[in-house]
Amino acid sequence: MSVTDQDKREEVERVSQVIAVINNRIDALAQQVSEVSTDIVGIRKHFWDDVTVNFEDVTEAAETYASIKQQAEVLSERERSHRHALKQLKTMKRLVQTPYFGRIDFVEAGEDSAESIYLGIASLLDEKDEHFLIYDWRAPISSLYYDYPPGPAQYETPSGSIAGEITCKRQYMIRDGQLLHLFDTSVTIGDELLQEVLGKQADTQMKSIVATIQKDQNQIIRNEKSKLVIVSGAAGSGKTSAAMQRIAYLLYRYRKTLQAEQVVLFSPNSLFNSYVSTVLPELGEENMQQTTFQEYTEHRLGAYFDLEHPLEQMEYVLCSMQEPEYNARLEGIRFKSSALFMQVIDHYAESLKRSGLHFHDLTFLDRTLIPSDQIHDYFYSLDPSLPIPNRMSLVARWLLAELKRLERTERNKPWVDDELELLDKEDFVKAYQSLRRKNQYRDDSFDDFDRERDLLAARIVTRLFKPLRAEIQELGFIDSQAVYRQLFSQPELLSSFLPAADCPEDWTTICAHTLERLDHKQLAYEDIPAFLYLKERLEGFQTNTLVRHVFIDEAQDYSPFQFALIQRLFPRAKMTVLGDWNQAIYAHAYDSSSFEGVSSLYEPEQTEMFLLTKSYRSTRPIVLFTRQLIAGGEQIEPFHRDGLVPSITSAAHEAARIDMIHSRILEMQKNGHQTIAIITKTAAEAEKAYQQLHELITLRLISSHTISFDTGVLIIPSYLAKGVEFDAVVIYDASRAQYQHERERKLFYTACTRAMHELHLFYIGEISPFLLDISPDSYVWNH
Ligand SMILES: Nc1ncnc2c1ncn2[C@@H]1O[C@H](COP(=O)(O)OP(=O)(O)OP(=O)(O)O)[C@@H](O)[C@H]1O
Repeated sequence: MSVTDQDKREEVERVSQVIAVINNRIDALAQQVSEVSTDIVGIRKHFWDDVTVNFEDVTEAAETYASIKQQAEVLSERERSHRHALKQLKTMKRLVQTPYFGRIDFVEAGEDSAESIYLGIASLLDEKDEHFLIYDWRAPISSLYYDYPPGPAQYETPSGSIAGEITCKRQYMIRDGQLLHLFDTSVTIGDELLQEVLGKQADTQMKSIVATIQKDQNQIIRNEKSKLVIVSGAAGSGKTSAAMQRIAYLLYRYRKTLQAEQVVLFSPNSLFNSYVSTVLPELGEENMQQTTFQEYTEHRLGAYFDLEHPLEQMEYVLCSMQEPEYNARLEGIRFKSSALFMQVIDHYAESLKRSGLHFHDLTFLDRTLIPSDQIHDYFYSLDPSLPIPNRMSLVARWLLAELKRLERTERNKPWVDDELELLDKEDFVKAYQSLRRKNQYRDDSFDDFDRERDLLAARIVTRLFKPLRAEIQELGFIDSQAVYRQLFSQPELLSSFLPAADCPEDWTTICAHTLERLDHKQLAYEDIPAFLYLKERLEGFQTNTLVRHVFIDEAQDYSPFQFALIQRLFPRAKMTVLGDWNQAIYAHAYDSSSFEGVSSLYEPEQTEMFLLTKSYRSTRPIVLFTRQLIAGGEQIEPFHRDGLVPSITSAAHEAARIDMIHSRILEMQKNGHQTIAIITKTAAEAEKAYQQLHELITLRLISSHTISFDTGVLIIPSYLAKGVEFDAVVIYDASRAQYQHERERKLFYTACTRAMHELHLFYIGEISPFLLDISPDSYVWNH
């Protein structure tokens, strides 16, 4: 069915009618916002006028309290209503630009006429509040638009499925309130709109994709039943996009019970955090909480250790091949991040039930109050069948009781007299008043001064013991560092937990290096999750029961330890895990190819897996090129968007390369590309390239400290470009010298797949062997 002129006229007419309704709504809301804010200012200003303050007796104080509470409630109700109206106003202002993007006409089974459903980023009722002029894209009925072409269709509602037929499916391009284009579509979501969206220039912030969500992405976005959703998808297949729209969907679907702060997104780095931070606000929702695993561990362990940053580890792995301990470190990284090592820690923790734990002395003013061996003996006198954390709680209880006993003996020690001398008059007056209140002060007794001294001494000891009590309550008496250290100071321990064949060959060297770091209070990146996991096994897992949904993007970079820690940290949350094994750039995950570490956390019936194979980011020629870089790449399906084939250019020397890159960038800028990334392998290489280029063109060097980027030319190390995209990508050095080891393949692939419209590779000397297998008709070779 094609769109007739009559249809067009009617649609143009409808757009203006809807916009008129939105404008009225905007006026009403603006007025409401202003009235409520005047109310709020008034209440705040006269808050105390309407409150009678009287604390003379208990009844008066209670009345005062009630009247303050009432006044505060009025204020908070007004503030809530202000926030709500403001949010609606913002949504309406967005809606007035693009009221809707799609329509389906649906005849429900048993009915004889079709209802037209228009989809937008929010719902809109007509002036009489009777009919929906726009349906929120997340409403149950809206899923028809994403899931079916015209014909028989059905959608799920909380009260069951509703079947019927889609008789028309239409897409609109409305910008700034003007209907620019409309077309009927027979496929799920017409390619035309997608072409237009994907053909645009890269943005420095991710955009929402609600107008063009694809059917397979929609299944991920709307999944409600699984505790664990695993999405495995090619580079550019929309994993992050699906995650962001899924958050928006969940916030809408559970709007009465789910707040944005109950959703946590773990992302790879701060640059990525800022890149995705605009999607939810664009959809009228508040942002979820965002964090990185590094931030979390810094918060947990930063006080005890100097923690290695993941990117420091990355730089070491990429740049230190010449170092004598390199291979052992690499083996250590892999082993310490593996499911096998997690088993080792589990067995080790089990064995600690019987012996091997270490404790700190409980000290006070440089004196040992309770020696560690006494704590040790007490722990091992407890029922060994109890889990370690339960026994630790019993130890803590015992220590607190001991401390109470010690507190009494401490009061008569000379140091307390010294402290008493330092007290000022006010403390004595307070002690005197307290004794009087308790009727213990008689004015006529010689004991009174002693009593006052006792009271003050007790207070001093209690005050100074407070940090000790806190330390006990926080289980600070457990020496987790020593327990972890023991695993490496006794290398033979490993073989009692693991068959010899599974133990790393270089274990003794790995142990020596680990001890060296631990002795300097340093924790290598690969040790962080393992240490934290062991610590939690001893102390009990820390939990946050408020969070309901956890999203882990770039999940291929997480070790089984990290998944286990995150799952235990958020025991009441559902998890959505998204990743691509071909982009596993961290040393621990080079050889992995499945989400084993995470899928075993939940029962199979609680888990659902999704595969996204179509790549939307890059043009077809770029996908056809990049997919040849990885095994199984032929399964990646390019979206048919045309563009230049990638180029590979050989340069005779450095100056020639800089010249060629410079001219290429100028040409691309002439073609309208605004965000051009020169991707290097490492930070050192990025710095070098920057020094060579910055006098020729304006460009910005991106480092691990950069938190956001603007349009323009950037120089960025490969691993920082993760998850983001650029109009054009220049691979600064695609030579064998940079990319030859298998472990560098995925990094190379990740870098190349950041390109949307153009990809150009340069090299000096020999070309990277990864490029030799690529069919010559997939690129232009300038040599
Ligand atoms: N359904 C869609 N409609 C419009 N654009 C889409 C759609 N799906 C994905 N895209 C676009 O494709 C690009 C890549 O998406 P996204 O970053 O979500 O992919 P990804 O799978 O997370 O990629 P990577 O793993 O390489 O980081 C983005 O520009 C996104 O807007």
